[in-house]
This record gives sequence, C-alpha cells and structure tokens, in this order.
Amino acid sequence: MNQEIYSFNLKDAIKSLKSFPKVFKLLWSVRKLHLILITIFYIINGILPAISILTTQSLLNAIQTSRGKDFIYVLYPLIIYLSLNSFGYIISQLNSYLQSIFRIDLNYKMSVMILEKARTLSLSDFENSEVYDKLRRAQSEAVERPYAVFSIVLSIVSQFLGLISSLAILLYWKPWIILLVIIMPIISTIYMAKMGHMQYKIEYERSQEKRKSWYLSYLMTNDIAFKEIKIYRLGDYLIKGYKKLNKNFIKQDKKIIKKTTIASFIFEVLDQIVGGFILYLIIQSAYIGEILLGNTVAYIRSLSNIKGNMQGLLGSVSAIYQNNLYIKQLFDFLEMPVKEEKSSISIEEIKTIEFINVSFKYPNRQEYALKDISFKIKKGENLSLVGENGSGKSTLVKLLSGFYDNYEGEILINGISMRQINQENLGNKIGIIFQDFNKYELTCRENIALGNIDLINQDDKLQAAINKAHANEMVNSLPNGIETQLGVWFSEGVQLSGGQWQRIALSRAFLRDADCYILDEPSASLDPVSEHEIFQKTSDLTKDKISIFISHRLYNLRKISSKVLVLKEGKLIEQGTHEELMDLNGHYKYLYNLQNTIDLVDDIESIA
Ligand SMILES: Nc1ncnc2c1ncn2[C@@H]1O[C@H](COP(=O)(O)OP(=O)(O)OP(=O)(O)O)[C@@H](O)[C@H]1O
Repeated sequence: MNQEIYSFNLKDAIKSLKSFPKVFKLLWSVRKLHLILITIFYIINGILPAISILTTQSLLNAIQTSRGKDFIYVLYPLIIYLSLNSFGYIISQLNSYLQSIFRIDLNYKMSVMILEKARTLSLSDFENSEVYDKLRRAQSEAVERPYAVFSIVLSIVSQFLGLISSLAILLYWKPWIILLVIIMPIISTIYMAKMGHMQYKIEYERSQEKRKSWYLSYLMTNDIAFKEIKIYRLGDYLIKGYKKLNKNFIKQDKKIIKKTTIASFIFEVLDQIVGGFILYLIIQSAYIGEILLGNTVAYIRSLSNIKGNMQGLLGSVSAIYQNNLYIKQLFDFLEMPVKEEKSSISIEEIKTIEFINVSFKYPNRQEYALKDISFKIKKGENLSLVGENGSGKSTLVKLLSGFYDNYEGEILINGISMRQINQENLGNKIGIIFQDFNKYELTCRENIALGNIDLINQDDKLQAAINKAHANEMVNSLPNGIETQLGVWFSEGVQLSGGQWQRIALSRAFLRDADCYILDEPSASLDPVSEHEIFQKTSDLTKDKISIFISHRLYNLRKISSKVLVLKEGKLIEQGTHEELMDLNGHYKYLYNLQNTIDLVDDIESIA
C-alpha cells in the first residue's frame, strides 16, 4: 500500500497543492467566464467585511461626534453603510447561483470522463481488483472533489484578504494583540488536519470492504440473484455479512467523530478564554475614553473576523490536503495509461487463422490456461473446440478476440501477426456470442442492433439477422414486436427464456457482416434440438467463412466440423476430423462415447 498516506506534515500538504494546476485546467475546460466571475466574487468577499467594519466605525463615530451639527454628517456614512450591505448581499447571491450552475456542469463532465476512461480499460483491467477499486473510488468519492479544491483555494485567498484587512484594523490599536489572536486557531487546525488525514486513511483502507458491502446490498436489491437467494434462503446470511462490515465502518466513524468533537470542545473553550481577555481590554479602553464607540465596535468585530478567518484559513489548508488525496485517486484513475493502438495493419477479410505455440497465463494466475497451442484454420472451415470444463476453450476464443495480448507464441491472421493488426478492424470482422452473453434491459431492436449500431434503423438488415438466428417467430410473438422492451427492469418489459435471449444474442452476432463467427457453448440455454438447428444453420450461413463452435454436445458438432480441437488442461491433445479422432481411439472418442451413453441413459429413464 502507498506509504505516503500514512504520514501528514506541512510538506505533504504543500506537495498536495501540486494537483491544483490540473484541477484548474479541468475546471477551466468546463466554463471559463463563470470561473473568472466566481474568482472575482471570492476576492470581493474577502475584503468586504473589513470595509464594512470601517463604514460601521465611521457611521458610529459620526453619530457620536456630530451632535449639534448638520445631519448630513451622519447621512453620508449611513448611505455608504447601506449600499455596501446591499452590494455584499447581491454579490453573495450571484456567487452562489454561479457556483451551483458550475457544479452541475462539472459533475456531468466528470461522470462522462470517468465513463470514457472506463471504456478504454481492457478486460484484464476489469479483472484486476486494484483497478476496479480505483474506478469505484473515482466514481463515488472524487467527482465532487475538483470543485471542492478550487473553492477551498479561493476561500484561502478570500480568508487571507479578510484576515490581513481585519488584522490591519487591530494593528492600528495594539499590535501585540495579534499574536494572542492567531495562536489558538493554529494549534487547533494542525490537530484537525491530522484527524482529517486519519479519516482518509481509514476510507482508503476500507475501500475493498466497502465494495464488498455494496456488492452484498446489490445482490439483495437486484433481480440477478433473487431466485437463488430465495431458494437457498441466503437473505439472513447476506444481511449478516452486510451488518458485520457496516458495524465496523460505523464503529470507526463514531470513534473519529468522538475524538474530533472532544478536541473541538477543548480548543473552543481555550479560544473563548483568549477572546474574552481581548474583549475585556477593548471594553476597558472604551470605558476610560481611550477609544470612541465606533472604534470599539470595529475592534470587537475585527476580533471575531480574525478568529473566523484564521480558523477558516487553516481549516481550508487541511481540507485542501485531504481533498487532494481524493483527487489524486481521481487523476490516478483518469491518467491510467491507455493501451495505445500501435497495430496499424488493416485486413480486408479473415482468410486464415493460425496459432503457433501459443501459451497464456491469466495475470493473476500461476498456471497456464493454454499451453503450446498450434493449429490452423482456413476460410470455409468449421472448427470445433471440445474438452472438459476449464480445459481452455473460452480462453482460446478470448485470445482470438484480442482481449489479451500478453500471450506467448504467435497468432497469425492471413499470415500476419495479430499484434500488428488494428484491433478495431479485426473486431469488426468477428461475430461472437460469449458463454455469458449480455441480456440488455433495452428494446428488442436495440438488443439486436448493438451488434452493429449503425444499422439500428435499417429494418431489412435487422430482419435478415433475425431470420438467420431463427428468431423470427419469437420476435413476432412479442407484444410490440421488435420495439418490445426486454427484461424486467423497466416498465412493460417482457422477460425471455434463456434460449430466447440466446437467439437475440445470435441475431446480434449475425447483424455483423463478419468473416468469422464464434459460438461459445450455446448449449447452456438451448435444448439439444435447437442447438443442433443453430449450429447447422450457422454452418450453412458461413460456408465461405470461418466458424468456431464450442459445445459439450459432441454429436451436434460431429457433422458440421471440418476440424475438431480437443483440449485438456490447457493443452491441445488431439486434432482432426470427427472420423479421424474416432479412429484415434483417444480422449475425443472417450468423451463422445461417454456423452452418448449418458444421453442413452437419459432417454431410457425418460421413457421409463
Ligand atoms: N478471468 C480469469 N482469470 C483467471 N483465470 C481464469 C479466468 N477465466 C478462466 N480462467 C481459468 O482458465 C482456465 C480455462 O478456463 P476456460 O474458461 O477457458 O475453460 P473452458 O474450457 O471454456 O471451460 P468451460 O467448459 O467450463 O466453459 C480455468 O482454469 C479457469 O479457472
């Protein structure tokens, strides 16, 4: 874990200001004029209180000293006093209006920036819990922070001006008083900054657990896990886990609140004693006639302004430090290196795919998921991948889809290394249904068009894709046809069966005019007849293309495969046609016969 978060000192606080230029640049890009006006208003706000003190002083002194003279001597200071008050009010109203508008725009911009960044992450980033934490922290904590830092910096400027101008008024009377006034706020602020740092440290350390807590509540408040939670009666267990995590958070939060409240109380009492003493000196001077009534009020008000400004100023310094720690998270996330698309070669059509001694380990695993895989497939051929669970079939497809590039060996497309081929160009030529394909809570039209969003309004193309996926009857039977909202999250949504969702996903894949179609284990949701039908249809439709099928139902693959790869524990142990592999009398034959026996037993049982 990052060592720098464990210590707090002034150097760190100053160092943390480093991110201010970045913050400013970000804010500048949102609304320039607003930013300038807000800055000006903050500066005016800083000096206005001192001017107000001086106008009050001159008004009161005028009243005291102009008895028997013309009322005009009092009227002028009164008009200035009233105008200044109104001016201050208008400025503060305008300022808060501009700030609110600015924050709305900024929040929107930040959330879009985070989404844009998330879009550039790779699959391995999403599988890395550290990156995931960064994303969550950026999303939940950091969006409001850039403006907070900016307004704190402006507050520092404004409070500093306020402090200097109020000090100047007291300086005129008794310079040594100033030392007494500023000592307590300095001590209390240093302490509070340490508390703020401790709070950040706690937040930082518990971000994994916070995510776990969020996940537990997500499971309980979504339909995704509802059935299992009900059937297995998991509610108590999940709530217990949620409570356990949150009890700990609450305990930590309460401890911090208790500490800061006690410390604030002690500092406040000491501050009141010092303030009381200075007030005594002012009143005494007024009593013996050393100062006029206007000056008395001016000194009293300056005293309270200095106290407020001092506390505000030092509080802002510690707040800026604390906010900067969060901002660091935000920029850490936003500045995560984006994998640059260096591969520039574009291909017209996928004609051949060749794996040469390809091995691959998932980033967080020691053992190889694929080891030394070599095979070649040409346009017009159908490849089937078979093997037991975890043998590496989906991993091979993920490599071919370009999700990971840290594999050993070479993957050649048309004889060119896949690492040199432009990923977007290649991606457009592959139509794929993953084992865990998405069921979008959108309309049927959108669900299909997401395969090639440019065609969303081209009904003939959508219809052709639906036909290819044998989904025509099903789509027609929906209450609003292709415009039907699917899923249950939104009103009038229609839930589909697993197999029906699969056909929608298949239509999505067919909407692409791809050169290579990959069907990763549709058997999870399709009955054997439908799977056979879909394999056969896909194979017919892709006669002059490449298709890759993954299934545990080997008899469905038998007729359509021009080549079968048999994987076991990440290794390619056999390859050939169905007949060749049966003749080989090896693992394929074992799996094939085992499957048939199981199905035969099932059939006998169902007849019985
Ligand atoms: N994202 C991942 N991170 C780490 N390891 C993974 C990941 N995905 C898969 N694996 C591991 O890689 C190995 C191969 O998994 P893969 O999903 O490719 O198998 P499969 O043959 O498709 O299995 P199945 O028939 O169950 O779908 C397994 O040991 C699995 O645990």
